[in-house]
Amino acid sequence: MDNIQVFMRIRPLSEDEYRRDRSTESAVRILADNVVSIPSQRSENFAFDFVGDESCSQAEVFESVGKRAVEQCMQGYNGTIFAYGQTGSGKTFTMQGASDEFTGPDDELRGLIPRCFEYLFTRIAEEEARTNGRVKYLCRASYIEIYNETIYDLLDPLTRTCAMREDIKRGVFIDNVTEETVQHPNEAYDVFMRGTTNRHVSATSMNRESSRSHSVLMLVIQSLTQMDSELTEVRESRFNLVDLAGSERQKLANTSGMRLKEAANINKSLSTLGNVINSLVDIGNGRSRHVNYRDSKLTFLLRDSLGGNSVTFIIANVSPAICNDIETASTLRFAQRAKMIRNKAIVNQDMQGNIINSATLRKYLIFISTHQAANETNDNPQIVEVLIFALCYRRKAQGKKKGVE
Ligand SMILES: Nc1ncnc2c1ncn2[C@@H]1O[C@H](COP(=O)(O)OP(=O)(O)OP(=O)(O)O)[C@@H](O)[C@H]1O
Repeated sequence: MDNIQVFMRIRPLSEDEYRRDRSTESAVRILADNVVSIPSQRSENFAFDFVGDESCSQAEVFESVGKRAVEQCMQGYNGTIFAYGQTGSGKTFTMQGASDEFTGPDDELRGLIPRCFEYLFTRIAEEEARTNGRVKYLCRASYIEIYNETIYDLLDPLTRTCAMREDIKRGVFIDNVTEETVQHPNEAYDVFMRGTTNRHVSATSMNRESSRSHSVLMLVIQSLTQMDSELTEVRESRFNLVDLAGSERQKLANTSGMRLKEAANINKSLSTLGNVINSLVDIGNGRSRHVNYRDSKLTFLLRDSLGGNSVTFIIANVSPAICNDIETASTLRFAQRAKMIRNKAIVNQDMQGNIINSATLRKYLIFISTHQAANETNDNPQIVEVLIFALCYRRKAQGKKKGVE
């Protein structure tokens, strides 16, 4: 069980904020050991896993968050990175980069998404070479937006709407969403840029800003390991990169029509996210609570990322301006609570092929009986591997009995 990891990032003061504050003083004080406070607000301190000040580079964020998330996904764990914060706090800058144009790996201002693509495919090439092709990776990408509690497929030029479904094997998934195979960082980046363009086009045609919707780029990373001529071990992880809508409280007063619906839906999904986090924190403290994941599309889709099977990182983006101190304090309170959630990430592993004829299974059975005879404990990593294998075998056999492939 691992806690959700929280990285807090303060962006530089903007010119507009400087004009309003008439000062360069930061509202956020960084104390020792990743602890911060906001002196103009209550005198509480906030502790995070990492704190990046105004000079924190895109490369540093990647090293602390992106690289670790990719490494976990390469091993078969699900991973999620959320960017949370008020409008204009730097979520898109952190996730995507400084501009809509990606100018290649030398672009220092490129964000987590392109850096994760580059690192993922570099690591895949390394692993495939290291294992002489015994391990092969397959990646698929999809990209969606949640706006007004409706899911839009950003890889469909018409940004078709999609429904969410749930089944025992796949968990929660988006039905009929476009998934594209990607084999190179540039292909993945092309998918991302096409989705971003469709997002802007649909936002313009609907007269709204993209900061009013949540976007989720989803990668499915599959590794296929040839165990013997009969058998392949399959690991599959989902990697979600999430840019949330601005978290500031939407003003409902003097708002009507589409804007009222929009504001109410942003409030609803972010407050559901807050409620889910509160319930999970209560559960962690031994209280019994129902977690209302289904109350919004966002929390239902990302159920595994919050208290479930995922290694999750939250990047809490804040402005340093005194005029934004209330919103900054609210972001930090949210992040502090989220940090208390404990997830249970497991390697998503299965077997394909004819397990009965497998030489690996025979080898493992002999291995187990030898070690049992020698009365060895389960601390031996090879025995643990055998037990995982045996579990997959049992699941497969049970599936066959019920007529499920
Ligand atoms: N760390 C940073 N260094 C330099 N500039 C930054 C940084 N973070 C954000 N900015 C700049 O601040 C502005 C707002 O950032 P950004 O668009 O990423 O905010 P956002 O939280 O995604 O807003 P929205 O909710 O509207 O999507 C942009 O001009 C961006 O380039």
